[in-house]
Amino acid sequence: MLEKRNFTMKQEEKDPKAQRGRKKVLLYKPRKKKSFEEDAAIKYLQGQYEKINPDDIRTFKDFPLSQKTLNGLKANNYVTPTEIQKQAIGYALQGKDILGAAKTGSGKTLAFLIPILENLFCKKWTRLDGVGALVISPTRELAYQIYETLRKIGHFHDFSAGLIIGGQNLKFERKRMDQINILICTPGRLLQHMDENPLFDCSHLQIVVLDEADRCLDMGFETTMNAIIENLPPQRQTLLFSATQTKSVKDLARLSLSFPTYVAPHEQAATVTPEALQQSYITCEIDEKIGILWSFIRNHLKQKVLVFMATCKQVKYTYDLFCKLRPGVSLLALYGTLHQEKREKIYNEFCRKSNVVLFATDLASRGLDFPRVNWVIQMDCPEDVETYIHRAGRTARGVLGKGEGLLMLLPHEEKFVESLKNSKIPINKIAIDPSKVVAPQLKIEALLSDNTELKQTAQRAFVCYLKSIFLMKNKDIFKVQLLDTDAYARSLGLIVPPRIRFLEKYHRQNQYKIDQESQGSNIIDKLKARDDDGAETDQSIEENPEGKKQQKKEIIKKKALPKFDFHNNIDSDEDDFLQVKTKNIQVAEEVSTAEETISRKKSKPLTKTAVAKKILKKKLKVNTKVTFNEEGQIIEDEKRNVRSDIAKQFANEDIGGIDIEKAKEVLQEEDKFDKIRFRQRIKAKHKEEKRKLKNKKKDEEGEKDDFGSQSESDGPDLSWLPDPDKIYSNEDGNNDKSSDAGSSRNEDDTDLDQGSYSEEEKYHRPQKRKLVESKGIPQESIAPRKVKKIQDISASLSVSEVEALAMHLLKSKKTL
Ligand SMILES: Nc1ncnc2c1ncn2[C@@H]1O[C@H](COP(=O)(O)OP(=O)(O)OP(=O)(O)O)[C@@H](O)[C@H]1O
Repeated sequence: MLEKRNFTMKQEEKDPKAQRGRKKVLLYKPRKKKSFEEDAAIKYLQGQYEKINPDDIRTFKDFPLSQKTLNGLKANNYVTPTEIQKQAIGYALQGKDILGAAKTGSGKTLAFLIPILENLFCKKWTRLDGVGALVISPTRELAYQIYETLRKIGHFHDFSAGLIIGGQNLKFERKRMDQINILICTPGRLLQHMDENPLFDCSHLQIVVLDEADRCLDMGFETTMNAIIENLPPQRQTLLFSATQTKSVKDLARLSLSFPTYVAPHEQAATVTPEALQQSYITCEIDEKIGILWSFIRNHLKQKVLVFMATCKQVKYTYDLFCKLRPGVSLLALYGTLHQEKREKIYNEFCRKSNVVLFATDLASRGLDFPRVNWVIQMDCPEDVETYIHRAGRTARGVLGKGEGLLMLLPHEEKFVESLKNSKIPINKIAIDPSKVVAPQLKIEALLSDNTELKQTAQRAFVCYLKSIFLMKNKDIFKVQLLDTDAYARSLGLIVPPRIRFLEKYHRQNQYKIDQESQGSNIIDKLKARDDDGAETDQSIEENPEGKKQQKKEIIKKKALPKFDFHNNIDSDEDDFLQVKTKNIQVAEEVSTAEETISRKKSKPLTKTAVAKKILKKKLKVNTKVTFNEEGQIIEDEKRNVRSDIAKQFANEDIGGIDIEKAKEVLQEEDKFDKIRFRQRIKAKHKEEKRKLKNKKKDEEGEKDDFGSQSESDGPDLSWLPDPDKIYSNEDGNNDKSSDAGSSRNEDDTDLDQGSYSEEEKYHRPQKRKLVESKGIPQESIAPRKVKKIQDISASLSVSEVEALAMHLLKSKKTL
């Protein structure tokens, strides 16, 4: 028996507390002998499977389910099964392959999770048995949601479950792979484990489920799914579920389903969408969309709104822009290029909040069970009816769910409504009161002019949207040539519409094709004409060119798309976009192959000889590196200048090939010079270091001395000069005594005054004394007054005057 903790594998990874509290688990645990009662119960349940009649089922208890499953259902308030659950669970318990189709929000998740638990329970599955069930979901969010539901209803079982999705810790998953019984995964990550993880073994797999099966099996996942299916054991039960189920024989053959039972409780229903879902659409011009969305949000501040857009870049831009415009409600954005952790956070936040707007791509269109969504807005026409159903189905979910859907269409996209109505989708046209639409156009433009990043996001959104339309399969509805690109760009706040390179390329390629076709038909006509009437041929060819030219022009007119006014040039990142519109890859491929042919035919093949000839012509020295300084002058690379005679001689010799022996000799010779150069450099370096150290020491001392001495630093330092008073007094012998007296008096003054000196001055004085003392004049002989005098003189003199004075004083000192 396995521990329950295995169900929380993913949570433990994030929760350190849970990790600390982990018990030591034995690598090998002998399989517990099941009690006799359990065996009997299993036998009884299995005996009841054949008797299941969906019409007799009122509650889950009416199904022959294990007590553990019933407890799990009860704990989560699941009492009455929904239609799809009533019909599918019985067949699944009987071990049949199932094709399950039911409306969005009708409870398909439980319809496959309950049979998984029962299947493994009846087979007494343990951790040692490895992977017993596999659930594949097209998106990480959906896989996460299924995993959470499994944790809830499987709480009383002893199986281990694992969530294997991209963007998670691969190492963590890898180590535990052999301990998982029920695996919930996305196709890419599953295949990665199949390919790379030796611990992954699904040879005992009992049951495989494809949720959103039509999406899993469509072109986007084709190769991955084919590889996965190849790795699965042929003896297994397969369950496919979706609101828009695939009936394609090709798809079913790929999965090698054995006589699948088609379970579609709503097939006869009047509508394919939930009854509680009110659906309407509006038509508007492309440049009105932003204003309408803004006004809608401003008018529904107390509601939970989900807005779908065609591309990640549009979602990102609208989110960034609206956040800056502050509508007065929480805004969130969910799209594929976000980091996984952020995606999970946003998903949980949208589930939790009640007044919030989420902008999302089709990533959120399938399977996600956001509670209590009031409105689903489809800002761009969905790719097909299926996408519409899934998007709209994010509201009005469950037994009591209610909600509204609004679809925004461009006038030429209105045809799409016909397809909706033909598919039993009740949708009504409504009109928007223009007086209630307030487009914050000026604000948007102002924001963009201020914010380059936002402007770039807008440019990307613009290009990505056009590309999405261009790549759409249904050309009756999606017509890029009918879009007013200038107006659209303006509505996004872009005064100058960005350049749309892919369309330009497409036009060029179209033009080329037309040229080629007309040229080809010209030659054929000529040949035919020549065959038909020998002599007359020449005449007809001469007459024909005008007609042919005319014909060619007409073809071009017919096929060429209207030209756009493109000014700006931006590179777009379309990866995310291509992921969404997987069905259209073919179109893109066609374009690229045609482009390749053009470029291939236009450019001559460039051989190595041709390149060499070009270089010779230009007299370029190959494999040389030239370094320039800031003024553009060449910096000589010393290393490249050879010094030895032998090397110079070697460089001048023009022999083909390399003389290894000689090269060796040259290198050895050059090596001597290199060593000398190296030694010199090291010496210079040491010298420089010493100099720096000296300067530093000086600076430090200077710093100490100069502390706070403003006047000192301004004027020249004359402290080394002898005391002028003393010299003058020496000159004037009469003053000797008074000077002494004065000095003693001043000394007293100094002592007295010291108390009134500022801290800086106090600091400064010893330096003066020291410096003067160093010139052989006793410090006591200098009165502060004199110091001041010296300072005053020094401050008022220029450098040359100071020099002159110094010379004079020195001379006079010498004469003394
Ligand atoms: N028997 C039930 N009783 C009450 N609520 C249920 C029952 N079964 C499912 N639900 C609830 O209905 C909601 C929708 O269920 P679920 O997500 O399984 O629908 P779905 O058919 O898979 O939808 P989608 O087609 O969008 O994937 C969930 O909130 C779920 O908890």
